Amino acid sequence: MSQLEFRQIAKQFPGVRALDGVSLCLRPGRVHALMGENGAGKSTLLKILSGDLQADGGELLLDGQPQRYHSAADALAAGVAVIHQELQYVPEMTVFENLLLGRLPQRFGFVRSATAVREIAARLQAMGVPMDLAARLKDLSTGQRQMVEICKALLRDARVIALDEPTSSLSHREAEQLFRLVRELRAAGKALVYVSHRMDEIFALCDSATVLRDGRSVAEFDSLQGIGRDALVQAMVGREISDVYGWAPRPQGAVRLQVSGLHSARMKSPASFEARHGEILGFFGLVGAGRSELLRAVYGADTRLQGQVLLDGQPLAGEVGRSIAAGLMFCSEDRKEDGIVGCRSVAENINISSRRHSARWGFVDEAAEAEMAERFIKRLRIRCSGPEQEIQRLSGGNQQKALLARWLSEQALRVLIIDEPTRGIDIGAKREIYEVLHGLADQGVTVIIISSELPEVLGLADRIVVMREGEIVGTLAREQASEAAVLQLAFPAGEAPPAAQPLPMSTVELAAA
Ligand SMILES: Nc1ncnc2c1ncn2[C@@H]1O[C@H](COP(=O)(O)OP(=O)(O)OP(=O)(O)O)[C@@H](O)[C@H]1O
Repeated sequence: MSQLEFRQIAKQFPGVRALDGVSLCLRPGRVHALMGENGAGKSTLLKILSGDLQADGGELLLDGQPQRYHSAADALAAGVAVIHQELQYVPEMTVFENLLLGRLPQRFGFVRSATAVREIAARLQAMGVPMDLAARLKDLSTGQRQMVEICKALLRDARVIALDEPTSSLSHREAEQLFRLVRELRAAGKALVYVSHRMDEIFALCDSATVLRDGRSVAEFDSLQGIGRDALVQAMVGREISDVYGWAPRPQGAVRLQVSGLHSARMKSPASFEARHGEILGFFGLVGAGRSELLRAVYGADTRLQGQVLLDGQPLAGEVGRSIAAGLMFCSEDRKEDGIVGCRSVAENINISSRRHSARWGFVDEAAEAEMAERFIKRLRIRCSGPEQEIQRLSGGNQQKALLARWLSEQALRVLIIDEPTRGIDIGAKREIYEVLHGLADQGVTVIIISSELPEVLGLADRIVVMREGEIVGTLAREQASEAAVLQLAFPAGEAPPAAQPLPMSTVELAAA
C-alpha cells in the first residue's frame, strides 16, 4: 500500500505555464479524480508521474521518499503505472509479448516459455481479466488493448495507477469491465488517479477530486459525498453552465438527404433513412452498432455495394471528393484519420479543407485564414498561444476542437456528419459546440451526429435513429425519445437496462448493477 504526493509541481513549455505549483495526494484504496478544462494541465501532470516529462519544480514523493523518473520503465519499477490516452504497445507483437515488454530477457529469456504463458494466464484469470495471450495487439479493439496495458501494470505489481480518459474509445461492455477492475483495484488498496470529462464516471467511481484550471489547483474535494455536479462544473470552468444543449424548436424544410437501401462491405445489412433541411438528426447505438459504417458509406469513404443516396433530389456518387464538392462533409471520430497535420499551425489545420475557397489566383488568403482561426479559437475556447502555434503543442481536447472548427467553418455546407462531436472535450466547450451546431441548423444545414452519449443525442437532436447490430431498429421523434425508449431499442433483446436508469453513462450504472 503506497501513498503518492505531488508537491508544488511546476512545468513550463515555451510560452505556456502548463503547471504552476500543483499539489495533491493519492492515497491507498482511493480513486482520486483529476478534472479540468481542455489544456488545464491534467495530461502534463500524468506525464510527469510516468517519467515521460520532467517537472521544472516541485517534488514527487512516494511513501515520503522523493522520486524522479526518467522513463516509464523507471516509474513502473517504482510501482507507478500511467495508462495514457495514447496507448503504448507494439501492434505486431502478441498480448504475451506486450505484457512482458522490456522484461522478457531478464526473467524468461527470449524464448517464449510455456510455463510463463501458463503462469500469466492464471494470474490474469485470477484478476478477472482472462485474455488470449496469443492474439496480436493489432487485431484487438481499443478496449482490449487498454486492458493489456492495465494488466501490464498489474503484473508488475504497480501500487499507484493513473488512467487518463480511459473510456473515451471503449464500448459499453468494455467500459463496464474497466469500472469493475477499477473498483477491484481500489479494494486491493491501490492508489488510483482518474482523468475524465465524463461527470457521471467521476461520481460513480471516484472518492475525491482535484480541479485544475490554467495549471493551478483551484478546488480540492476530500470527498465527493454530497457534492453536486454544478459545484464541480463551476470549479472547472469558473462559471455556471445551465441548459448545456440549448435546444429550441426550429422549422424544418424539405427532405435534403434520402438514403435508400444503402449497403457497403462493412455494413451488415442495407439501410434507409432521410434527413431534412435544418434538422439535427442523431444516430445512437452501442459501440459497434454500425452507425459510423452506414454514414461512411453515405459519405463515400467506404465502397457502396448497392443502394442510392439523393442530396436535394440529385444522386450523389459514392466518392469522398464528390461528396465534399456537393457540400456533404464528414468529421470522423478519429482525429488522426481525419488528417491532423501536427507540424502545421492551428490556423492551417482549421483552414485545410476550405483553402480552395479562400485561394485567389493560386494565393492563399492568409489574413482571411487567420481571421477565421481567431474566431474559432475564441468561440470554442481553444487554449493555444495563437493561430500560429503548431497544433501538436496543444492538449488532446484542444486539437479536437481545432479539427471540429475545420468542418464547422466550411462555407459550402449542406450536410455535416459529425462522429462523436464532443469526445474528450470539456463541458464549457461542449456548450459552445452545440450552439454552433444549432446555428448551422438554423441556416438550413442538415446536421447528423453520431454519439455514444445518450444525453447528448437526447439533448441535441430533433429526431433519433437507433441502430443495433448493424441495423436501424427505430426512428424516434424528439417527443417520443425518452432514455428508456432509446435504450430499449439500442440493447439486444433481454439485455436492456432498467427503464428508470439514470444516464448518461448508463454504462456506469450497468457496471454497478
Ligand atoms: N509538448 C508541448 N509543448 C508545448 N505546449 C504543450 C506541450 N504539451 C502540452 N502543452 C500545453 O500545456 C497545457 C496543458 O496541456 P495538457 O495536455 O496537460 O492539458 P489537459 O488538461 O490534459 O487537456 P485535455 O483535457 O485537452 O487532454 C496546454 O496549454 C498545452 O497546449
